[in-house]
Amino acid sequence: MARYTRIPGSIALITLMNPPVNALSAAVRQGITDTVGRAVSDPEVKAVVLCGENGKFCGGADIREFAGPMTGPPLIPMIDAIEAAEKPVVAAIEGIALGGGLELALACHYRIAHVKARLGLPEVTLGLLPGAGGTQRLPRLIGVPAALDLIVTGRHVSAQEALKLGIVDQVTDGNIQEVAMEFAQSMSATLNSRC
Ligand SMILES: CC/C=C\CC(=O)SCCNC(=O)CCNC(=O)[C@H](O)C(C)(C)COP(=O)(O)OP(=O)(O)OC[C@H]1O[C@@H](n2cnc3c(N)ncnc32)[C@H](O)[C@@H]1OP(=O)(O)O
Repeated sequence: MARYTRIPGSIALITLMNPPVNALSAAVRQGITDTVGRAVSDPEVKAVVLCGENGKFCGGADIREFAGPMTGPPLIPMIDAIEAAEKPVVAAIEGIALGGGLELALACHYRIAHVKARLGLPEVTLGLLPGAGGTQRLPRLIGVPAALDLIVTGRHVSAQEALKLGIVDQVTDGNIQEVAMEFAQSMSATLNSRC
């Protein structure tokens, strides 16, 4: 599932909750769909921060659900709805952003990573390709050679390498949620002053 918190001011904080790695189970996909919809339709909300509970952004598809039939909202429309949101969505990446978790972050409009975070598209190690926009959004962001390297090796990169490659916009050693909310607040103030 995903928790929705209205932060005083104009920010909605959406927290993925699915221990141990906040994987994208059916309940989490439903939670993201519902909470992003709620944030977008609330006129008081000007920007959204997406984070994961317990120091982990998201470990990707929930491998515990691979054996059963697909239930809940599909991943691709859920991720596309974030990219299409008319309010800025900031990914606050702590711990891990892997597979569908990185694809989720790639659909956000700004990515801040904690200095100890690791990011990657390890689908190839499971015999899969990144199927939720990673093969499009990553090359657009960092170029084809660098994206192909990550996609075909499945290797994880550090936050610093992700910054150098252009996968994330900012790295912090501070409290990731506070840094992301502060950024989202300033972004929403800038947007308001121009509208
Ligand atoms: C439809 C396709 C859409 C998208 C494609 C994908 O997203 S494919 C999935 C991509 N994600 C992965 O492949 C991540 C695999 N996991 C890891 O690499 C490591 O587990 C991880 C997250 C780096 C953590 O490593 P660590 O050494 O710290 O811990 P450990 O491996 O022992 O894992 C801890 C527990 O977490 C469970 N777990 C890990 N990943 C997932 C996941 N994606 N879904 C569900 N559960 C996951 C792991 O099984 C351990 O559980 P435990 O009960 O403690 O044994």
